[in-house]
Amino acid sequence: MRLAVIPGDGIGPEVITEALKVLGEVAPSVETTTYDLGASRWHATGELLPESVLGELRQHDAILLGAVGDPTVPSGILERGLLLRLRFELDHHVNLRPARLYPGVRGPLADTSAEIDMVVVREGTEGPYAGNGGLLRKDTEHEIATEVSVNTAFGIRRVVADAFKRAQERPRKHLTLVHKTNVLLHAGSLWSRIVEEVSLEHPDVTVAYSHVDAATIHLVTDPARFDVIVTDNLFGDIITDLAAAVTGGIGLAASGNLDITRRNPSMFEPVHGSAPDIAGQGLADPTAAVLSVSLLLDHLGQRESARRIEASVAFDLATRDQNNPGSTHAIGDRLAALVSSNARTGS
Ligand SMILES: NC(=O)C1=CN([C@@H]2O[C@H](COP(=O)(O)OP(=O)(O)OC[C@H]3O[C@@H](n4cnc5c(N)ncnc54)[C@H](O)[C@@H]3O)[C@@H](O)[C@H]2O)C=CC1
Ligand SMILES: CC(C)CC(=O)C(=O)O
Ligand SMILES: [Mg+2]
Repeated sequence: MRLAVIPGDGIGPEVITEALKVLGEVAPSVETTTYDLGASRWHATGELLPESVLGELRQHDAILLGAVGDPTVPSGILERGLLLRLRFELDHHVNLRPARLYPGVRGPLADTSAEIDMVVVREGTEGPYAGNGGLLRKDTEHEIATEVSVNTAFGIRRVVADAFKRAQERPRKHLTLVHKTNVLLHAGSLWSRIVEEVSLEHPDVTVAYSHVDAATIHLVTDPARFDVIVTDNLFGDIITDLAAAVTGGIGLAASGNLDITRRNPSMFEPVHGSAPDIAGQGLADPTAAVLSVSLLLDHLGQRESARRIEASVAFDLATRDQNNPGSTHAIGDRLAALVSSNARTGS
């Protein structure tokens, strides 16, 4: 396996070090190439994602990314010029974000018995993130800013089809479209019509609809109702931070940016950002990065290794001191040891 690694900024390199430690236990022969992209490169050279680097990234089986974003770089430069550019250039149309409350994890909700286990399929290349907009009458009192949400039938259909396939394979076979069809009439109509069309190919998947504002209520009051959620790029970004919060915190939430056609390498990363508020202090939980490695292995067909990592995380979460889970390194060491002993016992 040829893996490109982009540690990135802030806590990115900290959590990626631990994730690679764990990966080394299940795939010792993996060939990794580290790419120095992010704030320091931008400061030193002005480069965000040179074409030559993009070309090299394309030659890999997958990419593992920490996070990008730094307070010393104007907001959006790294996020758009590096992270979103990678997702767009590599056609990462399915942004897969599972959210599961693992046994033993103390979430913030009063009902601790709720079984929360959902997968958010967020569209990854369109919506309001497409970069379609601008400023008119700049620096006047009548300045206008637009950020036009782009929703193509092709783009929606491929993520909706993927979401239905995932729902079909899950025990509950339930899919919820999250949107704002009562206000965003054009995009909402297209999303609804495509969900209806694709649902005809999956008669055993039950379909629900939730406006995004109501979905935020239900994610807190009754998250167990969700199985597979399909939604656009912006709504998916927001509700997956919330889904992470109700399942034990952003430090546990993994994601995959998938090109399901497999023409380009998919990219795996924690849901969280570079967390400058805790960077350099050993406070970041690397579990999200480790679970992202599990998603990566699963995507590449190495299901047994993926399962072994997830089982080790589940064990660690069930047995760790919830008030003091340990430093970034300590959690990484524990997970690596668990994965290694699971390898020996075959469990
Ligand atoms: N995929 C990416 O590269 C992303 C990049 N960003 C960028 O990251 C920077 C910081 O963004 P924020 O909005 O603060 O979001 P953030 O996700 O970095 O942090 C939000 C909160 O969660 C905490 N947190 C994050 N990861 C954690 C972990 N592993 N363990 C424990 N606590 C953790 C942080 O300390 C902070 O209080 C910005 O530049 C933003 O644009 C934000 C989200 C995703
Ligand atoms: C910088 C953002 C586009 C990244 C983000 O918040 C996310 O993908 O969750
Ligand atoms: Mg986000």
